[in-house]
Amino acid sequence: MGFITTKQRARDVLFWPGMNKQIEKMIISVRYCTSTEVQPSRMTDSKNDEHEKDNRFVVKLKNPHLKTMTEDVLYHFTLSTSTHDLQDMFGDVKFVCCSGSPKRIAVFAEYIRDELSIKLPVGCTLENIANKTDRYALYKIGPVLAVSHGMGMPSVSIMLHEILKLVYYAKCKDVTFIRIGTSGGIGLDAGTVVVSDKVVDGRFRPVFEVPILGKVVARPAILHPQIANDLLHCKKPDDVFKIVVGTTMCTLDFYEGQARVDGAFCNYTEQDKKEFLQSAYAQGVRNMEMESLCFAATLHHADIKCAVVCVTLLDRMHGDQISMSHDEYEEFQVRPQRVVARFMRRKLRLGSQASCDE
Ligand SMILES: O=P(O)(O)O[C@H]1O[C@H](CO)[C@@H](O)[C@H]1O
Ligand SMILES: O=c1cc[nH]c(=O)[nH]1
Repeated sequence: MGFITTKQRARDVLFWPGMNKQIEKMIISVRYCTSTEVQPSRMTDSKNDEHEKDNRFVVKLKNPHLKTMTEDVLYHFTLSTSTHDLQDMFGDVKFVCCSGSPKRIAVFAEYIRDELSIKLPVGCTLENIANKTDRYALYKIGPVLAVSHGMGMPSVSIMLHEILKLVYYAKCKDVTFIRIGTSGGIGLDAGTVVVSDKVVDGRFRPVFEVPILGKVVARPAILHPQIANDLLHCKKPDDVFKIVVGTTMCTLDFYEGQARVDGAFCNYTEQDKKEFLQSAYAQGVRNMEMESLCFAATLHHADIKCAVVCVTLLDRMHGDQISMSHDEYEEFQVRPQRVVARFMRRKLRLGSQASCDE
């Protein structure tokens, strides 16, 4: 199986000058935050081991303490560096695909197994590697790790800390993380797939703020523009759904945080809500969900490429309640999975190289 070629890698690297402009913009917005970030130079272990020197694309983590630990328990996945050979188990991982629900990620794992033509030994089924805990579900399907992250940023943050350590201990190279989610659309038909070009918080700021040692640390939330672009080009003429690019607003809550009037509390009017959604639309926001900001900021901080692809379950311009049929919901939630499957097939050079053939 051919993975990403040196040529492609070079293209990715060449893309980074474009990325720098975005970082410049980010610095401008971050300047207005009263936060401080731990300086990477203080946190980076100066004594990179041989392995890291030789491998530019290997996952590196900015935590010198990890190298002093005799054992690291990935508690929420019931994995440990002393009881599992993580490099042997996960060393070939190229994509980490994440969704909120353990059930949806199980469906995705089965789907990807078929899409990538991964053969399991006769009589074997895909197993949830984290089945000793009910916190998250984790599947490995060839070069793809499929993991659930629960709802909200605290939950996705814990998953990312542990899965980042997993890919680090496994010495994975050139890994891409993709969140495949559901969302509320703004000015889009329900069932539209939104590829995020930018993620912002509920105040339109592209930063993830996290209190550390009593101080607010602001991490810029940056997605990889080339991956977003590649995903967008995984559209097929016979798709019954649209794929659009847009800004994703990531909120702390599903109800008031997303300007719904149907929560347990609401002290604003339908008109206030409408004006907020219209202002969001005018600023390029096309959907709302609850994990992308932490996802983009954490992975950018880890120097790992990432993307966010979500289907919209409703158009928030027309209401708050999600009342589609179960069948429609099932069909909608596989749409971003299909787009991501095409993207991965393309990157893995399966099927036609020139297109996103399914
Ligand atoms: O569909 P997933 O990926 O679970 O995510 C979305 O759905 C949940 C709300 O219903 C939030 O977590 C939101 O981000
Ligand atoms: O409206 C919605 C739908 C799904 N997920 C969200 O966060 N919001």
